[in-house]
Amino acid sequence: MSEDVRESVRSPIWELFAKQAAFIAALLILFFFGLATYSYNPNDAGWFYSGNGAAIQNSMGPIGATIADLTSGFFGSLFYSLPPLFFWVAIIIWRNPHSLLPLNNALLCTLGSILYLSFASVLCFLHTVGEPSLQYGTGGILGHGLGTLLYSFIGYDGATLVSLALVILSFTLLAQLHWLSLMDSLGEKTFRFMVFVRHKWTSSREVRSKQKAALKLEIDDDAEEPAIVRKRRKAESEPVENEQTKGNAQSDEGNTENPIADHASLENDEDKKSKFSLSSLFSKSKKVHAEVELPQSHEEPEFGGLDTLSFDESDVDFGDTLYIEESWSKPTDKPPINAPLEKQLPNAQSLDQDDSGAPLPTGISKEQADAMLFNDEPPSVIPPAHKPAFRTLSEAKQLDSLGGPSSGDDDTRQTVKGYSLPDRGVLTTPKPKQGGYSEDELLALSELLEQRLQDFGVKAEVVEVNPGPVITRFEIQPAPGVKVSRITNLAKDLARSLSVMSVRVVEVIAGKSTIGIEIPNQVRDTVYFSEVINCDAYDRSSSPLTLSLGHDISGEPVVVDLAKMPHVLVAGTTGSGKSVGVNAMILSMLLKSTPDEVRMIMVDPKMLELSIYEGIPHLLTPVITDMKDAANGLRWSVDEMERRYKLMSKLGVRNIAGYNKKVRDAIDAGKPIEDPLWQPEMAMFSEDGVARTVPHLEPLPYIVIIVDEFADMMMIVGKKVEELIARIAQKARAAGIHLILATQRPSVDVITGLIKANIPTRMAFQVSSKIDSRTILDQGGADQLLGMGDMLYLPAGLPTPIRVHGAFVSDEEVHAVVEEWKQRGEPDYIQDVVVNPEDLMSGDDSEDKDALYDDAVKIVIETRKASISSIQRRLKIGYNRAANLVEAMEAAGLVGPMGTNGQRDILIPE
Ligand SMILES: Nc1ncnc2c1ncn2[C@@H]1O[C@H](COP(=O)(O)OP(=O)(O)OP(=O)(O)O)[C@@H](O)[C@H]1O
Repeated sequence: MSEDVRESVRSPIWELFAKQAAFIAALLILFFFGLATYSYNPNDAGWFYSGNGAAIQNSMGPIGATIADLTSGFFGSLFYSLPPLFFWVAIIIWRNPHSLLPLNNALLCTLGSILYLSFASVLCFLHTVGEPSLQYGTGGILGHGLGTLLYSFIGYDGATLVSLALVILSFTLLAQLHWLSLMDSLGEKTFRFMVFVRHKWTSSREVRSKQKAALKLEIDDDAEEPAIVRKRRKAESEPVENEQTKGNAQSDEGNTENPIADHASLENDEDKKSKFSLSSLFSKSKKVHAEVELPQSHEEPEFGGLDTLSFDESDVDFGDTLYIEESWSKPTDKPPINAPLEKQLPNAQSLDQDDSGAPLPTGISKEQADAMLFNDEPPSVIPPAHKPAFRTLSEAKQLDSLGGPSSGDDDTRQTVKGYSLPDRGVLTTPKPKQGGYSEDELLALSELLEQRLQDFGVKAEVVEVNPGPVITRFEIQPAPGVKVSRITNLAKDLARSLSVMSVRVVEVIAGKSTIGIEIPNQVRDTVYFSEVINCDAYDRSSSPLTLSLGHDISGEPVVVDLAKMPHVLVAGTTGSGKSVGVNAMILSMLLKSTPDEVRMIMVDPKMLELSIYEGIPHLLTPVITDMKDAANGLRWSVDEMERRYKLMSKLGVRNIAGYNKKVRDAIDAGKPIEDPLWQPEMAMFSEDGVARTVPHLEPLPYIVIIVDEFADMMMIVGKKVEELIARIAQKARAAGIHLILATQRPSVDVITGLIKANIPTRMAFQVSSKIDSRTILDQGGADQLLGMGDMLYLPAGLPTPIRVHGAFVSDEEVHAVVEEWKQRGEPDYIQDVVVNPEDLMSGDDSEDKDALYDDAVKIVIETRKASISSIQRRLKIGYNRAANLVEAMEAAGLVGPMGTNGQRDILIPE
């Protein structure tokens, strides 16, 4: 067998095999592509989008996600039509029996596909709105590029027209259509159909007229004029006739020339017989109308009565014929063709009607319908429906009576403790507000916001607007499927496109499904301290640690309780309003509480922020500026905390409020409680040798430690500070010791995990980056604040912070309040606070370390008694320190060891 012959035998098999393989491969690719397309998820990592770290949702895995991302980005919403398009192209190519690669068909289809994809995407770009799941809009990159190009040359209508024409052409190529032959065949089919309908109608008409004629022949004995025949027939069927009818009949006889009049009279007779209702009268008038109209347009019939009319089809158009049929056949059965819908539908009563009478679909109540209507209304400007949670908490707190120093009104405190509170008149009077946007501006801004969001491919509707003193919050309802993170990521773009300083996106608004967009007002109102202090919530609060921070976004005062926080971390960049915020907190306490209720330790490394308070009676120690003293202050606080815990456990109470209540009750009952921690060697005798009784317990004040820049403390003193802060933060709540820590360095080496874990309440002023915001609040937002006291307040346990516009406190106001307090009393400093007991104990030269050693020796020499309690009292120091001093004197040989009577010999000569 020659080579050629062998080849000719093998060739069809190979060809068949190749064709089969190609078919299966094409099917596989098509299915893969189709599944990848229809399981497209915009959040999957793909070609354009790197994903959000979540698992790929596309059923064809990462490759499918990449393909879908690529095609959706490039072709926009047309990418959904790609699988059927490819399928169609495959069929067209496949059906060509002549060769494996029918180039003609393939070329035509390819050209058609290109034209379709290009210009249909232009139409999508020009005529459809953004789809949130499509990153590059409904037209995709292709539609956007080509559409913009066309638009710049031939305008909007031109681009539409050209694209439409080319899309139609693409269908022609894809479907291998010949439009003229298509029109030909369509025309032919329409014509045939018309002929068929006409034929049907004519034959049915003929049958009916034949039936009627047959019926007439049966009734008529002879071929008289129809009117007379009918009259006779009636006369037969109506044996008794009244005079009037007779008269009518007679006049009818005289009018036999006019068959129409005859027919009308005939009808009148029938009317009388059947007692027609009003509706039948209406039908009758229609008949008369038909009778008058028809003879004008058609030849007068030979016979009277329209039932027997016969006319040529060609003389009558369908409309007229139908009208006659409608009017004559069943006047009351069927409603007219153009009757209202409810008359045509048998169950029309199931349709409700709205006020205007328009029918509503069954099952929709009027309220629902109203709600549907309201959706189309412009956004309403209404005040916030609910008060923020913190106010509720604060109000609830007022019910929670501490019973301790916090209980009782100002007057009681004044008389019992001898202090009066400063006059609030020293505070600056607020200036009148300039107001934010007008109502019209708010409406325009709402529309602009919706438009801008739309520009970024986010469909959303503004549903509520809350104007405030500094910012205005627009609550938007995003379209289903829009992820809130998408809007959050648009914050900067929105600010730029709305030409405002910054925009903050509130991802979650408690109890609502909306998202908040906060836009700064053009004119910003200052929140004065006197406004936020002269409010009900502050006045009614019984806690001595009540803080008035500022106004919330709707202009309501924000009043919180430090005792509940129980510690707060304040952070923000320099110039953001931190110090003013801390001043507002301190003044809140100074205007609410006496030194018997609240004592303070202030740490001010900058030496200018808090030094202003030097000399007020609330201070436990002069304002600390040395960081080592600050660390000692913390150590003292830890000791004091331990002491208070011991006292509380001895008294069987759980917190300082319970302790104070018990102590006060005992004093009021005339049975003061003896100090359970008093030890005999503390002072069996007073300095004059008189045996002393055990001292009585007094109510304990709250202690607030305020650190203006605790980063300095962390840097200078190191890890120990962190540990001390953590210890205080963990336990001090019950002991009534609270921390206010402020820093302008919100970095992780300052706000460490240990500190964050123990200080749950945070106050973030403006920061420069999202990372800083996360360091303070564990979430973004502080980077979008406006500065000058604008802050996010995150109470312990709440997931989302509350935006507060901090009150402005001027230096004059601080001075005025400080002066008021200075006039009311001297500070009663405790020397121990800034001394480190460990230093005193730690070496031979320990006495040199205590500045009070000489004073203590002097007292011993003067009184000739080495009594710890007298040193304690005279030097106003704690027991530990006094005991250390006495021990130091013993070590120095100035006093002898303690004898059995609790006294020491004085070894110093007089
Ligand atoms: N609540 C407020 N209302 C209006 N202006 C304010 C407010 N708070 C602060 N400012 C303005 O911001 C300026 C800076 O405030 P402040 O000194 O408190 O910032 P800071 O964060 O403490 O800065 P630094 O860390 O450098 O001390 C103030 O001088 C004041 O003009």
